[in-house]
Amino acid sequence: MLGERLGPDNRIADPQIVGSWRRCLEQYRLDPGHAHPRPRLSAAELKALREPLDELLNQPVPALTRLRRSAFEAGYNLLLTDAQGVVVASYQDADASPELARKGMAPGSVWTEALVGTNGLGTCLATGQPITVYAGEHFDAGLHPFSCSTAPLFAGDGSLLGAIDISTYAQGSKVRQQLALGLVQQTADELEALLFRRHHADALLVAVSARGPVAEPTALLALDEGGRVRGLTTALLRLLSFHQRGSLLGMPVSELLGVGIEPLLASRPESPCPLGLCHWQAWRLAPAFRAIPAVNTSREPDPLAQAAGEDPGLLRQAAICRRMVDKGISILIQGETGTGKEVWARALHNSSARRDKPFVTLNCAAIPESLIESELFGYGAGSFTGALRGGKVGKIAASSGGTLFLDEIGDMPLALQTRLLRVLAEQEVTPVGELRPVPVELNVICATHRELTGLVAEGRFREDLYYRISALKVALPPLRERQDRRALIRRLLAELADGTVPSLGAEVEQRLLGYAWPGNIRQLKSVLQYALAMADEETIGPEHLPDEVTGPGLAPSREEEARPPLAAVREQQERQLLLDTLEQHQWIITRTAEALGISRATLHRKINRHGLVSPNKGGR
Ligand SMILES: Nc1ncnc2c1ncn2[C@@H]1O[C@H](COP(=O)(O)OP(=O)(O)OP(=O)(O)O)[C@@H](O)[C@H]1O
Repeated sequence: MLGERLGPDNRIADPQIVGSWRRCLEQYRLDPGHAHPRPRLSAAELKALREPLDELLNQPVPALTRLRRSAFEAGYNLLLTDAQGVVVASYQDADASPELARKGMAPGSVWTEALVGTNGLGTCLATGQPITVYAGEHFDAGLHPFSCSTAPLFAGDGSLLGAIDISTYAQGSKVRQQLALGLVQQTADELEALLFRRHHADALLVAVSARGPVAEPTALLALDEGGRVRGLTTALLRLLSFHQRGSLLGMPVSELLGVGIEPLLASRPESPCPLGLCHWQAWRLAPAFRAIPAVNTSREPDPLAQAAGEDPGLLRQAAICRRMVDKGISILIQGETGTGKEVWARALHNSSARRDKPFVTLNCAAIPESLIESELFGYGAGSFTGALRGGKVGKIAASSGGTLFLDEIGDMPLALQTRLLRVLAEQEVTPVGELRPVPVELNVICATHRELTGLVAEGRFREDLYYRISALKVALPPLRERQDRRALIRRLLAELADGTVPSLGAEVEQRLLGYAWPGNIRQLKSVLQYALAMADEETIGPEHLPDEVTGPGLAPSREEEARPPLAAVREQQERQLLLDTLEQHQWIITRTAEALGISRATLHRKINRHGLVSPNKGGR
C-alpha cells in the first residue's frame, strides 16, 4: 500500500510521513480504506487532563493570544492537546466550515496516530517533532481535504506536555502550509520559554541567540550555582543541533558553550560573550549571551492597546494617554453607558507608574447622595448613628498613591464637589466627624456619560472642578460607531467561549454589526453569553440570539425618539418595576428573577438593556 502511494509523482516523499505510514500499516495494523473512529472523552474526563496545561489555559498568555488572533484572521482552527493526543482546547475560526469541528476538532476528541493514522497531532506526538501533514498524506481518506501543522509543546522540565496545531482546508501547496508550521513552532517555543522561566525561577538563566539579543528569547539555559546545566529549552537544543537533553544535564556550562559561569555572570546583560564568540564562529554562529533575571519577565499586553482594540480613533487616543499618564494631567473619560469607561480607567492606571498601588472606584450615581460623603472622605469613630464603631477609611485615603476612579462624576452633589476640589488642591482629607486632616496623594480619573459643560451652564457642576478634572478628555465612541466592531465581536466571542469557539452565521454577524447597541459593549457581552449558552452546535444562528437583537422589540437607539409613545411608556414601566423588585430583593438576581417570574438570563438581559446599575455594582 505504501508502495502504491509513493507512485511516480512521489505524492508521499516526506520521510517523516513515510515513517508514520509504515507505523500505521506495520505496527498499528490500520487500513487506509476504512474511516477511523475518533473517540471523544466526557467533560469530566477532560477536566483532569487539562490540569497540566492549566498554567496556559487559565490565564491570558500573550504568545497563545497572538497565535489565536493570527489563526482566526487567516481562517485556521487552533487546537491544543495533552501529551496523549486528547484535544483540551479548540479555538475555531468563525468563517471556517463547521465540517472541521465535525471531523473531531473539538475538546475531548482523541487524535493518536495509533487510532487515526498519520495526522498532524498524532504523528507530532509520536515523534516529538514538528510536522505538516498535507491533504493525501493523511492516512485516513476522510482527512484528505485538510492540512495541518503541529508543533510539540514541552513543559519547563523538558517533558512532553502536548501539541499545538493549526488546521485548515488544504489549498495551494504544501510549502504554503509549511509557513504556518513556522508560526506554530514559534508559539510552542515561546510557551515553553515561559514555563521554563517559571520552573527554573531560582536558577541563573542564560539566553543564547545566533542573531544577537532578541526581544523574546526562547533558546534558554538554566544553570545551578556551580555553573552546571540544570535544564535547557527545545529551541536551544535545536540551535546546538542536539536531539536529546538528557546527556547535557549536569554538564559544566564551559563544556557546552565554551564559556564559564564567572564570565557569564560578569557579562553585562545583552553584551556578547568574548569567549563564546570564538567558539561559536567555528560553528558558523555569531552568538550573544545575556544573563537574564530569573523571574517571569514576559511582557503583558499593553492595557491601553487592549482597550482600544483596532479602532483607529481609539488607538490615537491611547497613544496620547500613554504620553500623559505619568505627567500629573487629569483625565476625564466620556462615553455612553457600557462603552468601557471603567476598562479604560483601569488601563490608564495599569499603564502608569502607580500600577502596583490601589485602584479604587466610586460610582457617584450608584449610591445615595447622603452616603457619598462618608464613602469618599471616610469618618471617625462614632461620628454618626449607624456608623461603624471603629470609623471607616474613605475611598480617597484608600486610593492614596494609586488611582481613585470617580465614575458618573456628573452626579456628585455640589457641596461635595467643593470638598473634592479642596482635597485635590491641598492633598489632604478630613474624615467626617474628625478635625485633623490626613495627608493623601490623590490622583483621580473621572468618567461621565453626561455633557458636563451643559451641567456647568445650568449651575449644577462647578466650573473650576470641571477644568481641574478634565485637562485631557477621552471620548469613547458608542459601539455602533466603532470601526473595529467585527474584530471586537470575534475577540469577545473567543474570550467568552469555554473551549470551542463556535462560528457566527453570516446572518447573525450582519445583525450584530447592524444593531444599534444601546447598552454598548456590556450589552454585546451579555448577548454573546446568551447566544453561547443557547447554541449547542458549532454555528450560532439567528435563533440563538435574544429577542432584543432579532425581534422588533427594541428599536435601535438612534430611532429611539421615533418610537411610538405606548412602547416608550411600557419601557419606562418595565424599568421601574425592575428597579423596585431588585431593590426589594437587595439585587439578588435569583430571588428577583423568581419574584418577576422570569429566568435569570432574561433578568440579566433586561438589567443590561435598561442600563440599571446595582448600588454595589455587583448585581449588574
Ligand atoms: N475594550 C474592551 N474589550 C473588552 N471588553 C470590554 C471593553 N470595554 C468594555 N468592556 C466590557 O464591557 C462592560 C462594560 O465596561 P465598563 O464597565 O468599563 O463600561 P462603562 O462605560 O464604565 O459603563 P457604565 O457607564 O455603565 O459604568 C464590561 O463587562 C467590560 O469588561
